[in-house]
Amino acid sequence: MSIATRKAQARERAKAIRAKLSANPNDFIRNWPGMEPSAVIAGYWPIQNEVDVRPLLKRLSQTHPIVLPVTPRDRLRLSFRRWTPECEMERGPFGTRHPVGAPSDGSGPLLPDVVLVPLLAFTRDGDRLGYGGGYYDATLAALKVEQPSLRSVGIAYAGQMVKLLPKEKTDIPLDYILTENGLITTHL
Ligand SMILES: Nc1nc2c(c(=O)[nH]1)N(C=O)[C@@H](CNc1ccc(C(=O)N[C@@H](CCC(=O)O)C(=O)O)cc1)CN2
Ligand SMILES: Nc1ncnc2c1ncn2[C@@H]1O[C@H](COP(=O)(O)OP(=O)(O)OP(=O)(O)O)[C@@H](O)[C@H]1O
Repeated sequence: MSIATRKAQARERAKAIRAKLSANPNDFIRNWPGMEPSAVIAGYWPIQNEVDVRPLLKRLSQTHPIVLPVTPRDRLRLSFRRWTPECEMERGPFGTRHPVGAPSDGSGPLLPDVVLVPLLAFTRDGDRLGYGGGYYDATLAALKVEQPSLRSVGIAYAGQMVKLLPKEKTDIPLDYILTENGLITTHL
């Protein structure tokens, strides 16, 4: 069976599992590792049954600049726009939403130091299954070149962990997974 078919099957399984999970948003805030205040943090705006990170983003916005991804229609690399809790949002592709406004704050492109990554399933080693667009793999690969200190933090319910995922050469493993039960450091 091809890797694409195996990923597609794993996606259907993972969607059915995730649809039954829930947690208290405060548990994600409690388990957040803490980052230097100068770190620009890229969040995401939840769709479908993804963990609702909006309470965490609101809290992090008190100490960090927050950006959210804008999904392009013609390439794989996400761009980012500044977000604040008062921000006006507009619709993008695939049911996504992003802040209204220019892609930068006027002082050059706002590149994240920390990227919160939505996912369908993850492994203890940081392997990740997403919706299959390839957006986060392409974006993390490009960002790691420009920001060698880049950290990626998958956001998931603990119940989204699986033993093994189909893996391709372009898949970029996550550095951390934040769940309602704690923080997983994948290289430990
Ligand atoms: N909240 C959130 N934002 C995100 C992502 C994400 O996974 N979650 N992305 C991660 O890459 C990027 C957007 N890419 C996406 C690609 C596919 C689907 C999606 O829902 N696919 C459906 C089919 C929907 C359709 O065809 O219209 C599916 O697979 O069920 C969503 C986002 C950037 N922003
Ligand atoms: N850096 C890249 N450059 C070009 N193609 C890529 C890159 N990364 C991934 N792809 C391709 O994109 C397709 C989808 O990748 P994959 O199945 O890993 O998506 P995903 O991680 O589930 O999706 P997403 O990141 O959008 O949530 C694959 O065919 C993969 O080969």
